[in-house]
Amino acid sequence: MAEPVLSPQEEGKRAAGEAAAALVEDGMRLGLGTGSTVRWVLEALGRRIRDEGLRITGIPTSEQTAARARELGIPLTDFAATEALDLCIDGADEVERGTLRLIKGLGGALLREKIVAEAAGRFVAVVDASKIVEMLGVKAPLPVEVTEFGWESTARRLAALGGSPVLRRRDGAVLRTDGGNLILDCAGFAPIRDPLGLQRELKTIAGVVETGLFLAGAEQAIVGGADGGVEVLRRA
Ligand SMILES: O=C(CO)[C@H](O)[C@H](O)COP(=O)(O)O
Repeated sequence: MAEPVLSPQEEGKRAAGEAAAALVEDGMRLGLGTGSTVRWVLEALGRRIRDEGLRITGIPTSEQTAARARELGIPLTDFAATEALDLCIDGADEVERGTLRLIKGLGGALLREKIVAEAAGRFVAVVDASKIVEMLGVKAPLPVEVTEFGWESTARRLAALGGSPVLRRRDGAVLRTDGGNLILDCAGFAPIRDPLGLQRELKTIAGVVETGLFLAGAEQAIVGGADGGVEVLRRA
């Protein structure tokens, strides 16, 4: 059967995802990110397990990723059985050129993604070229995961800081994360000139569980182009 024709953006996601999957070595314990770019990573890992006998285990960052990994025969583990991860591969909504700091969470998995990223020795971001920015916040709103209890009060506090929070919905219903929390998308912080300061300030709000600012930055970002080529950006 003929391969489906991919849009230029999807071609970039495919290229980035497959290049990242090629970095994976036998025996690795992986953090498995979430999103449409990571789907290509999972497909490629599934193929390598089937065709090469690659032996890996992964901790998924969402129920969605866990389900797809199971379908593809990727063995899963958890933090009860695994202390540290060798490599985390995840997508991003923005990658700041130079620092490789990220905004993540438009897929709704930011809390689990951050826990998994922190447990990994290395973090590789997989993105198409549209995700590269000169300063965080210019394209994507900043997702902030908040507790359901008192979310309106938390939203007021975020608004007072200039965040313009909007409660995330999907198909008309309020979106709930895998952890049962809500997400407030805050476009008003853009451009984020002092991400460390903003992160510190946001984390002092009791109802804020986590933010989509990933300030440790990726070790490398694999950027897929519409022509199927990849560029690898490294932290300056
Ligand atoms: O942070 C995420 C999920 O919470 C995703 O990694 C991010 O939204 C990128 O997704 P995609 O590859 O579909 O553009």
